[in-house]
Amino acid sequence: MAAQEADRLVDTVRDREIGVEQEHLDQVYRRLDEKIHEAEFLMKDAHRLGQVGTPGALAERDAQVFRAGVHLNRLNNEYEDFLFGRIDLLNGKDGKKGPDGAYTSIEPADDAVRADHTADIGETLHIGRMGVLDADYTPLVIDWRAPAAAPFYRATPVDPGRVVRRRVIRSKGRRVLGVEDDLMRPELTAALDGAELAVIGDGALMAALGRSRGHTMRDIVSSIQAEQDLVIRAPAASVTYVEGGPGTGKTAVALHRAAYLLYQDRRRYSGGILIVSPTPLLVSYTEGVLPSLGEEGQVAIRALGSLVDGAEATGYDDPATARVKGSARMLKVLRKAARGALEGGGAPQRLRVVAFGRRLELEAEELTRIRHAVLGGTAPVNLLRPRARRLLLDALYAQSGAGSRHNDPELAAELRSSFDEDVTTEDSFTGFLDAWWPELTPRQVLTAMADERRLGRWARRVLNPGEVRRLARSLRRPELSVHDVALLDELNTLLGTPARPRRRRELDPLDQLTGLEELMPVREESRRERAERLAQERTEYAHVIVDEAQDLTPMQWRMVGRRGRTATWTVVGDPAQSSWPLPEEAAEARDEALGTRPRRRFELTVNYRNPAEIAELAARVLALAMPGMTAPRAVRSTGVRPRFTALDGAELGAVVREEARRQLELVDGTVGVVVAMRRREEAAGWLDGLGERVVALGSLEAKGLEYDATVVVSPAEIADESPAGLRVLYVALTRATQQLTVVAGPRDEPDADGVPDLLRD
Ligand SMILES: Nc1ncnc2c1ncn2[C@@H]1O[C@H](COP(=O)(O)OP(=O)(O)OP(=O)(O)O)[C@@H](O)[C@H]1O
Repeated sequence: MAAQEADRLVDTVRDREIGVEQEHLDQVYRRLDEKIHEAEFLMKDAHRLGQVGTPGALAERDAQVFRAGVHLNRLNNEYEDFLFGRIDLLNGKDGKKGPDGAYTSIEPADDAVRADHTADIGETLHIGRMGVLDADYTPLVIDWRAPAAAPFYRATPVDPGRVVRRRVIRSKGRRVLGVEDDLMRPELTAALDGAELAVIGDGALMAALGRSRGHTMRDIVSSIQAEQDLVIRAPAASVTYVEGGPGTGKTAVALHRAAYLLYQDRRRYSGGILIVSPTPLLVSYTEGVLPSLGEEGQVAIRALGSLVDGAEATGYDDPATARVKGSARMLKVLRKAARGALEGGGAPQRLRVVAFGRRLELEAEELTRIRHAVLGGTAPVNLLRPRARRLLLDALYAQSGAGSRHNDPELAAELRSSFDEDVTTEDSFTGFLDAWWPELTPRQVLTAMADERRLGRWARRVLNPGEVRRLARSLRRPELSVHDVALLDELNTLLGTPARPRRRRELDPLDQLTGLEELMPVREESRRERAERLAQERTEYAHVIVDEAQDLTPMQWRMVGRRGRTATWTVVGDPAQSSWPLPEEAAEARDEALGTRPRRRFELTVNYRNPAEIAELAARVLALAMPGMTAPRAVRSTGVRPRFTALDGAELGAVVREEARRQLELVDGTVGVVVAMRRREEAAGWLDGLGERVVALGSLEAKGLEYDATVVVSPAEIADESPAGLRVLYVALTRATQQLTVVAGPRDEPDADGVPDLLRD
């Protein structure tokens, strides 16, 4: 009876608190509606200005349409949780006002807490996705990225500053659904407007972590933790370097940092922010986060296989081939190939022209001499063509004997120029030049490298014969692999692109205002199309964020480095999850890409994804893969232990299907079945017909992703598949948020409980 009474009391307090927040949200939306009307009025007014037609009025119209449109677009966005947080603060010591008009100081005043541990709340701030000021400029909502909002994320019971209560508000559209409170100063009895401060729920973090997962990542804006907030708001100078184990929020933090940087210095980052992601799966998993934070357009998220325009590689090489293609040794091979590809079997062996009425001819030997003289230069091969042309003309002119006819330099120069004109307008000369010094594309050079004999020449003393054979064989396949893309990019630089006269495009004055496309719904552009268009327009960025940085090969670091030569960087990764077998070589390439810029290092230490039961199992593999490395601390425990299943004579596919089906019943969200790369397609067949909630993934594709439940198939196969296999297995075991099943395959040696040898304590 007493318990029921207490429950009812809690419900009453909860309803009252929800009502309080609803009132505030209503006030916010009233204000937003006013702003929407204002923006609409500005748009109409701008239209009228445009009809005046003078250049000044037109320019003003453009600017006004632009501003009003961007504003409208943001206001009209149907946000879930537009307003998501609140902090109740003690009076401050020395209040300094931030850009939102709110105090940024976090130190309580000396007399803020009375001797009997009572205190009054001096200030309440609401935090949301966008700042909203009331008509009298009091802040109704503070943008989560404003300095004043920092205490919402940073305050902890150990270091509470002025914060007494932190509240997360859950709302949908215009309705408040619930509140969750954390007390930062539980020792205090605090009062707000004379009444004791209420505390509801067990905190927002646990509520967020327990939610089931879909196929896209959610923002964590309402529950960013203090150590994560430090990274998100770190000053953008030079390189921000973040390490942390699986599930510590590195990807989430990287995405929120992009939004923070844009907020903090929009002009600087109009140069674009590039987020490099390891796989297209992770790109599509994460690409909704920035729009949910109100940021889109300035940020391009691209997979490593799509960083070069026109290349959209998703396929993987076998580990041994990948190791060759990713190695910095490839640079030497590519340098030789870029130059050697000119001498293909089809290159003409003789040049014949008629000039000044004489037949002139250059033989193979002379042509080879000229080619070598030209290639002695260091410029990119395609940019050496004019020099090749000139040396050919020199040789032909010398043969014609015309040079000795005049002593007068002016006449001699005139004669030479008419000789050149005579020769270069002849089809036999231009045709020869096109065939003898063609403008090479990176694809053509890669194709030339597929010839094992030629590749062997270019790779002499750099690759061994086995590596040459492997590389040539893989390049004979028509489709590009992810690792080929970095080679294409390197070749692009080695070959160079000759300057071409630009075709002038008819410019609409409105085009010049960036961001205007948001206003001009001529054609709906998908998020991916927009990112692609932006990336095509840009080759360099103002800030580069590298996710899963531990996996970049040396050649990929070179490719990414080119896109941020003058950029500031955020690099996030976990050495324990690296699938690249030679970490020192990759570190060297990374340091070259980042240059001598100073670095600020951060470490994330808490695992928000895996329950302790799963993290503990994964830590056993970590101890094998990286002895001495500490696993992050799991923040919650579910009491559900991982499940182990052995084949016991049954077929692997049937057992995996049954386990996946079982998981689908246990969780509401997604199920990921992780297999060795070579079983990818086979595994998709095993799951046929089980529905969209379950997916089959190769071990390398699981990078960065997470599922409510996972089935990890045959740990030994995953571990044996590559030299970095144990680290790849560690990745596979750390993808689940609730349930994990391990199916021992033919190569595992399970004990009586089905636990494979690799996973035993
Ligand atoms: N502060 C937080 N509040 C709520 N959820 C969080 C928080 N931090 C992280 N998460 C959740 O934890 C999960 C792991 O985050 P994320 O994928 O960013 O980790 P990661 O460090 O990149 O992991 P991995 O190295 O395994 O790829 C995600 O579901 C993320 O939403």
